[in-house]
Amino acid sequence: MSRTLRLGVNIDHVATVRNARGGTNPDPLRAAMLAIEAGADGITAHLREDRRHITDRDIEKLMAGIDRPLNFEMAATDEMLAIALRHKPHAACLVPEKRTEVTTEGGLDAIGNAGSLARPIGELGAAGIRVSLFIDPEPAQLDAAKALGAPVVELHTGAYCDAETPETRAHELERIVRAAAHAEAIGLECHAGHGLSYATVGPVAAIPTIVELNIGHFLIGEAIFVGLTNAIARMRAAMNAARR
Ligand SMILES: CC(=O)[C@@H](O)[C@H](O)COP(=O)(O)O
Ligand SMILES: NCC(=O)COP(=O)(O)O
Repeated sequence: MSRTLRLGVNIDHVATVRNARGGTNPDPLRAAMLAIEAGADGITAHLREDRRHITDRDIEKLMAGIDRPLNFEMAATDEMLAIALRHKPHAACLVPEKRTEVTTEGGLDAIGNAGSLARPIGELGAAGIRVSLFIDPEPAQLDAAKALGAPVVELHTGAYCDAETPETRAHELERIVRAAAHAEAIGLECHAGHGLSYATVGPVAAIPTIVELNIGHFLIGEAIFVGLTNAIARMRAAMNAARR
């Protein structure tokens, strides 16, 4: 059965530009409000441990200033857990973090880290926060997420988006298709994201059991040329066309 497909706009890289000079411009909250006006169903922000883009103050402002769900991306650390429990965003997506990576390189290892993930998943869920695990499209990782009690998974689409040959891209897409079917079979809500662009969004948006895409870096880059409203409208149209 095909379901409505939500668009979460990730505004991390508005903060990247702001932080290049310090100060307050451009303001991620303003971008989030504009994104909502342009049709975003929610806002995603990743408070990295090193605060390279989004800051604690950004999260406070987003919590107070937007009237759509905030998807708070966080490492499963005690510090981030305390911040999430203080703000109680609609959703928290647990992601792996490496201090030296340029962006999130792979999914969370829900199998290998089951011991350390159980407590944050339990405490976030008990606080009424919808927990998702950002994982590679591997059935065994989905099974581990389910066993840990996470209601949602977000499939890492980076390998699909970065594929250098049509064959590799087709293979990576097939992994996502299979993982999304597996999520449905075991009762997990399925999201996807990372690196999606106009060129890559269609086949992922067409997967009927995926209900949310989180897209940031490409949209913020595209906004330089056409404005955020136009960039989001075109992404929405591409998603809708693929879903029909
Ligand atoms: C978890 C994920 O894929 C992204 O949402 C994340 O925000 C990437 O981190 P950067 O935004 O720092 O590239
Ligand atoms: N979780 C993925 C996300 O929020 C956006 O990733 P990207 O589009 O900035 O690569």
